[in-house]
Amino acid sequence: MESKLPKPSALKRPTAMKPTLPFERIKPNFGTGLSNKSQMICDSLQSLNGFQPLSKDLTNFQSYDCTSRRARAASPDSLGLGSTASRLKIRRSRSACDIRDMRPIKRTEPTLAPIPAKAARTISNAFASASITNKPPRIGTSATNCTGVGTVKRPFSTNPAKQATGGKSTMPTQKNLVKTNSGSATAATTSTVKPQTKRIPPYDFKARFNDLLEKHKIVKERLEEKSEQLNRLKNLPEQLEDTKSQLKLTTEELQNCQSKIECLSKQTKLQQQKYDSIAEDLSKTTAKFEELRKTYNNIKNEHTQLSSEVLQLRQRTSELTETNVVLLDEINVYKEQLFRSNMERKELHNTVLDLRGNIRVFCRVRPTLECEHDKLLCGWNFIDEATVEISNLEAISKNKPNAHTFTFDQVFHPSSDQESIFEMVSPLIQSALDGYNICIFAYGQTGSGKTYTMDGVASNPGIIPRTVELLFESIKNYRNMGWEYEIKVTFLEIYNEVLYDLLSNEQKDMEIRMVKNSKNDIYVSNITQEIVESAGRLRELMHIAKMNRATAATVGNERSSRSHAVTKIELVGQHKEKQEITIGSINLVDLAGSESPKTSTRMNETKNINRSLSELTNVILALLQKQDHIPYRNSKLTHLLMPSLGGNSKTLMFINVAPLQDCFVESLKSLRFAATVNQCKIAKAKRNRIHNNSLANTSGVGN
Ligand SMILES: Nc1ncnc2c1ncn2[C@@H]1O[C@H](COP(=O)(O)OP(=O)(O)OP(=O)(O)O)[C@@H](O)[C@H]1O
Repeated sequence: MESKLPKPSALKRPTAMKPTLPFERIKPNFGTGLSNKSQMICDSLQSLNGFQPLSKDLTNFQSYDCTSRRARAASPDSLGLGSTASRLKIRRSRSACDIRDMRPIKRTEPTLAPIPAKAARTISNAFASASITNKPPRIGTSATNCTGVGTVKRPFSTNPAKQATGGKSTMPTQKNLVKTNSGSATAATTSTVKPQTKRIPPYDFKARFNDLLEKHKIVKERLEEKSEQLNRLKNLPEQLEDTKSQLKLTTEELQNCQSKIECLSKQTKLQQQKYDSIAEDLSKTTAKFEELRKTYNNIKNEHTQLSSEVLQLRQRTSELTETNVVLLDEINVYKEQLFRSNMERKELHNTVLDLRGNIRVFCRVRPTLECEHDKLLCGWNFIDEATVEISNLEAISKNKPNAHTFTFDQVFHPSSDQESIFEMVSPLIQSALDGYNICIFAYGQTGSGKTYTMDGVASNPGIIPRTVELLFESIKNYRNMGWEYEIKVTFLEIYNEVLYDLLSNEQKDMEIRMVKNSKNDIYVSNITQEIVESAGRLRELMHIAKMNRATAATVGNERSSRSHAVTKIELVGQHKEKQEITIGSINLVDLAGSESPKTSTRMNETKNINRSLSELTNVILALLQKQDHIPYRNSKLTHLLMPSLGGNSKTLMFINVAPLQDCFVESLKSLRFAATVNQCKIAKAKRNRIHNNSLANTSGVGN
């Protein structure tokens, strides 16, 4: 069988290529520490050179192995290892291994036949003996090579633990190898007791072959492990690219995150500022809220107090309401009583006036004017308030007593003022409001003071202005009793027996006409009648009428009224509750002054004036004598005064006289006329009263 095997000499060539066999044996003496260091150096180199393909790795592995063997085999003698024969044996024994190591590694499964168990044990023993004796084993160098192979394996990993983990399923790792060495050491320790000297003889090619097969198996496993690692490493660029792209994405995300963080930090700052301002506002609002709450509490307390007061007031109101109802009933009763008493008062008032006479005469002697101080006065003796005595100054000087005594309803001394005179007139004005017709006229010589008595002056108003004031004052009081009044006025002038409208400058035909179905009631056609609602408006109209009245200078008066002026005020009162209407009227007449024809310079005016006054005297005398025919129509004046003189009217005549001796004759005539009028008894005046829309008495209603 051995003859078939190649001769050892034929195996020398590979030995020459590997003179480092002694170093192989020495290597275990450096221990695992040196092996680990070299492994680390290899790992570092591998990591610096990058990953290499497995073939190259294997080449390096082989070259490294061989080089290291070569380096270590540089001075085998220095190790003191034996003779040349031994070296030859060793060379022979290694040559097969080296040859086998230099063969290209096949990746396929080994097809060699299994090593017999005996041969395997022999190899094991050879390894063990080599480890214990620190001598280069004859055949056990393969184990040393295994260790060397194990050290070359390291370049793929610097971490022995990792290496062990990575190659756990395929081949023994460094750790395993170390273990193997340790085990070998243990075995060596054991072999100290029982040394194993078995080795593969150089001729035992079968054992050597098996050994090589074992090595081949180990290397093959390592190759597979490397292949797997290589595959994993091949994927590393892609993984690197992926990682780079991920890194890029991550970087972008990081930048985005940083920009977001910046934005968020800005927003955070803004939000912080907002938060601060809101916190400040909140503190202010809280303070305000506290104030408001205090105010609310105060108001609440006040509200509570007011509520209780309101309750009390409501109770009081209900009580007062009940009382008010009672009082309203009483008021209605009192109103009724007042109305009735007022009616009674009116009746009594007018009864008194009737008793005094429906035509009354007041005599007024005017004072001397400043321009008259050098003139002689008549002898005047004011016996009482109703009796006056006038004497001719010339008769007194001749001792011819000729005193003329006159009695009137009232005699006014020259010192009497306008106010005291009006007090005597005002009851008549009151009667007009009660629905009676009133007529007040002034008769007398020119310059005797008629206009002064009726109109007065601005500083001292007469009867007409005072009548206006009294009317409107009385209307106010009557309104409280339920009466409403309407006042209508007309201003008429009779000049030279012609009628003129003093409120209009138009030329128009005006006639005195009788009211239908009435004996004495008259009205004037085409006259301007104006409704006045205030005393001021009535005064304006009076002023207009005064400006339109004809005046001229006379001997007795620089500004003599040369016409008869009639101011008519119509009063229509209405009581809605009682459905009662009263209609009264006031005729205020300022007659033209009588004048002696001897002294007159305006004869036509004087004739007309004197004639109308004469007709007035005739009417009065006719009434006094109770004649059947009263000549009212003989003059415009008597015709106009017909209702006042002979009808349903209360009439008051002022007889004005001048105090001068020069006026004695005219004054005596006027006084005698007045005395005649005073004797005249006209019909009893009736009240113009309409009740329930039925005309009770419409006498004296104009138009
Ligand atoms: N009681 C008086 N007190 C003061 N002055 C008076 C009084 N009566 C009249 N007079 C003055 O006498 C003058 C004449 O009076 P008045 O004009 O009123 O007379 P008369 O009768 O109207 O005259 P006629 O008829 O011409 O118009 C006026 O200047 C007037 O101011």
